[in-house]
Amino acid sequence: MTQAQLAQGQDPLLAVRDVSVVFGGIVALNGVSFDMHQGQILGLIGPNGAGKTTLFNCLSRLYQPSAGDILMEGRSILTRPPHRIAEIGIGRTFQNVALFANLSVLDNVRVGTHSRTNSDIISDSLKLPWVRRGEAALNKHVHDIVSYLDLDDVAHVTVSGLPFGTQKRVELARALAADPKILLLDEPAGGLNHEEVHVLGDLIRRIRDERNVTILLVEHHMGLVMSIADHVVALNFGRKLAEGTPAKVQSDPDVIKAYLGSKDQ
Ligand SMILES: Nc1ncnc2c1ncn2[C@@H]1O[C@H](COP(=O)(O)OP(=O)(O)OP(=O)(O)O)[C@@H](O)[C@H]1O
Repeated sequence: MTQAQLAQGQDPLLAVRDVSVVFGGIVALNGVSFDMHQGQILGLIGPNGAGKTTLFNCLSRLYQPSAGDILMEGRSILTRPPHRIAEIGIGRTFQNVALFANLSVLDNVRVGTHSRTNSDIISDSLKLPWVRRGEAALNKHVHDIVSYLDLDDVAHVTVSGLPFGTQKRVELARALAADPKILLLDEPAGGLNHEEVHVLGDLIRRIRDERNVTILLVEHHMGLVMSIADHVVALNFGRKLAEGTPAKVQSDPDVIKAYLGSKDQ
């Protein structure tokens, strides 16, 4: 039995409760609920305009739901600003890569550790001993993450000079540097070739298994979702259409109908 299956009987790590989002007259999300359990890889799918990005933006606190709640370990995250979700263990990557293009790989990953540091400007500038010890530990942590994602060879290279696939790995490294409990991945396979998607799938699974990170994956690449997710939530027109194992969702008549009626397939 997998860790995710064992966690099913426990309280959810993240609970989405009746979340609705209305933009002007458009109902982008309509009463969506689901649970994410510790150790799960949850795939969030749906045709264009289904509401995936809107939900992702609610989870990362860029959007405020019009109704409903999102609970992390039983506590609402809706009062927390986006720049403070890393502190409660929520990390994210961006669809189009949002790195500091002129900084090196190491420095970009170091930025990700920001929520782990507890030094302030005064102690930083005085270089107090505990800050120095903290810095050394932090540097080791950054180097460990860079190695974990196989980025040693490019550690000192400026990010703007790297291929897109490598930049996406740097973004993953930066998100992991904050030691998230949950990692939100926004179309990680976008722009990658077949081989890169395969490698990415293995990497996501390793991150879950070896680093104990629960993963939410918003993704159009059905092959990737169906091969690595243990739970899939399908949206259409802002509503939850189906949820369950990949096999169950893939064979759900409503899901098949929604995709046949869209341009995604
Ligand atoms: N900022 C916004 N203002 C107005 N309407 C929006 C906004 N963001 C999304 N919508 C609308 O909300 C609905 C859901 O969009 P959303 O982008 O969440 O879907 P999606 O499933 O991510 O689609 P895609 O796969 O094409 O990215 C759509 O009708 C979209 O036009």
